[in-house]
Parts: sequence; structure tokens; C-alpha cells
Amino acid sequence: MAQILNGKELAQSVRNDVAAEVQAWTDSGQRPPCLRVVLIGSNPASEAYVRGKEKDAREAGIDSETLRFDDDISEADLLGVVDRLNTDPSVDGILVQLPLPDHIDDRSVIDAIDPEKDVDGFHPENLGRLLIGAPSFIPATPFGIVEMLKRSKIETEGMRAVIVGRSNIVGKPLAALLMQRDINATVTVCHSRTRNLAAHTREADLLVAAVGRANFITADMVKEGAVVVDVGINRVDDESRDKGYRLAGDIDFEGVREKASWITPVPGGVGLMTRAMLLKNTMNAARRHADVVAP
Ligand SMILES: Nc1nc(=O)c2c([nH]1)NC[C@@H]1CN(c3ccc(C(=O)N[C@@H](CCC(=O)O)C(=O)O)cc3)C=[N+]21
Repeated sequence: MAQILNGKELAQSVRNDVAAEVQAWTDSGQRPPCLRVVLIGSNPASEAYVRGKEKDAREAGIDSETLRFDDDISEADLLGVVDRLNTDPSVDGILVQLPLPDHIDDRSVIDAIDPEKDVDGFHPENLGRLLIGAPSFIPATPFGIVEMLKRSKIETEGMRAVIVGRSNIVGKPLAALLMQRDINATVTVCHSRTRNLAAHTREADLLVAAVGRANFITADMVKEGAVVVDVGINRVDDESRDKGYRLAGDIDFEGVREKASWITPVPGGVGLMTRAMLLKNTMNAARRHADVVAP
């Protein structure tokens, strides 16, 4: 039976560390790190994430505010908002909550964010720097996954890692991170066109699912003793809940926990780490902004 990679506890310890960093920073006479989140429209999931981010930031002593706009804002106006945040010297970090409405091109907006303030690490400059192992903002979900492994003292040296999902915000940056010299995993990235997916996943010492399909990875696809990380957050209908739904990951938790050595739950796993690592990135953005290079 797998041990639980407890996102609640691990994220709390990351948040405590960031709060201590922020305290030391302000004690040294610097102003608190400043994060601005841009939220377009009223997608309930996005609203919930943004509320969570604000709460975490406040508790860590970070100055965080959400700028809200109607979902009929034009792309030009949104680019104007980004530009103002780019040039505002009191702002350290900018996060534009995704997804954006269909009439706005995500890429144009991400590319417009000053890479030095891109706490999501989604700008091509940061993704490129990550790929070559240069200092960069690391996207919070991949960063959080690696932090979970490190804090749980899970040995990654020589591990076979299989990532299911090739997104620009999870699969690809995680692959780059796991290949780095301090992790030394051997990485396979699978996706919807992969032939005989289970043959790949069954080889994984570390299996990461980021596909967005509830209970997609079943026990028969998992090697005995594997470390299994679930990035999926899927709403599945559940009449027994007040909200009428519950959250399920991409991993069939009940089945897979019997085989894995470690497993992340949903909720209470990777999502909380994502939020915590955003705080870490915001602290680093403040250092960089003040020309104190991030550690
Ligand atoms: N620019 C941008 N950056 C992001 O980092 C970003 C984004 N857009 N758009 C959406 C995704 C998703 N995401 C999550 C953050 C926290 C939880 C989270 O806190 N999950 C909790 C609670 C889940 C719940 O109750 O809804 C958990 O898993 O236990 C989940 C998912 C950040 N994202």
C-alpha cells in the first residue's frame, strides 16, 4: 500500500519557508514582494484558484491583488493591462489566469509579459532557459512536483520517469526539469497519439499523469513500487455531494494505491504545491527585481 505524498503538509512547509524568506526580506528594509493576478471573466474554477492564491499570498506576507475584467475585454485592452503591470516598478510578479476567452490569443498575452515578472514561467524566454538549465522562473506545477519528491527524500537518480501529457505548462517543462543534473531521471513523454501507452507507463519508476481525464491511469498500467503523481483535477458528477460533483484525478487512486510506493491524492496533492511554488517564484521575482539574484 502506497504512502501518501501529502500536498497539504508539504505545501504548508513550503509556505512557511516562503513566509520566513519574506519576513527576512522586509526586515532588511525591502518592501513586501508584490504579485498581481489578472482574472478575465467568471469561470468558477478560475475564481476558486485565484481566491486560493490570494489567501496563500496574504498569509506569506506577499502583497497580492487580483485585477478583474469582464470576458468581453478586447485583446488590445488586455495587452494594455499587461504593459502597465510590466512598467509599474512596484509590481514584481504578474500572473494572467488561464484559460482566456476564445477571442483572446493566450500566446500573445503570455509573450507580452516581462520575462523578469513572469512568475508562471510560461514565457518562451523562461521555458527556453529552463530547457538549457539557466536560471529561470519554473512553472509552478512541475516545480511543485519536484519539490514534493525532494522534501519526501525520494531518490530520483537514474529513475525512469514517464509523463503522460505534453502541455507547455506541465508535461514539457516537467520533462526538462526531470532531465536536469540534480534529478537525473530518464524521461519519456507520452500523449494521446502514443501507441500502446500502457507498455510505457508500466516501465515507469515515476509516473506523472497530466491528461485531464478522470481515472485514466488504472492499476494495470502501473509498475509495482512506482511513485505516482496525479496532476489532473477533473469534476465528476456526484449527486451525494452538495455541489453535485466531486474532484477526481487522472489516476484511479483506489486501484493504483495498492501497487504504488508513493501516490499523490486529488484534492490535497499537486494543486496545493502549485499554489505554494507560485509564492516561491514571487519571492524570487522580488529579489531579481531588486537586483538581488535569487538563490
Ligand atoms: N496562469 C495560470 N497559472 C496557473 O498556475 C494556473 C492557471 N493559469 N490556470 C489554471 C491552472 C490550474 N491551477 C491550479 C491551482 C491550484 C489548485 C489547487 O489548489 N487545488 C486544490 C484544491 C482544488 C479545489 O478544491 O478546487 C487541490 O488539488 O487540493 C489546482 C489547480 C493553476 N493553474
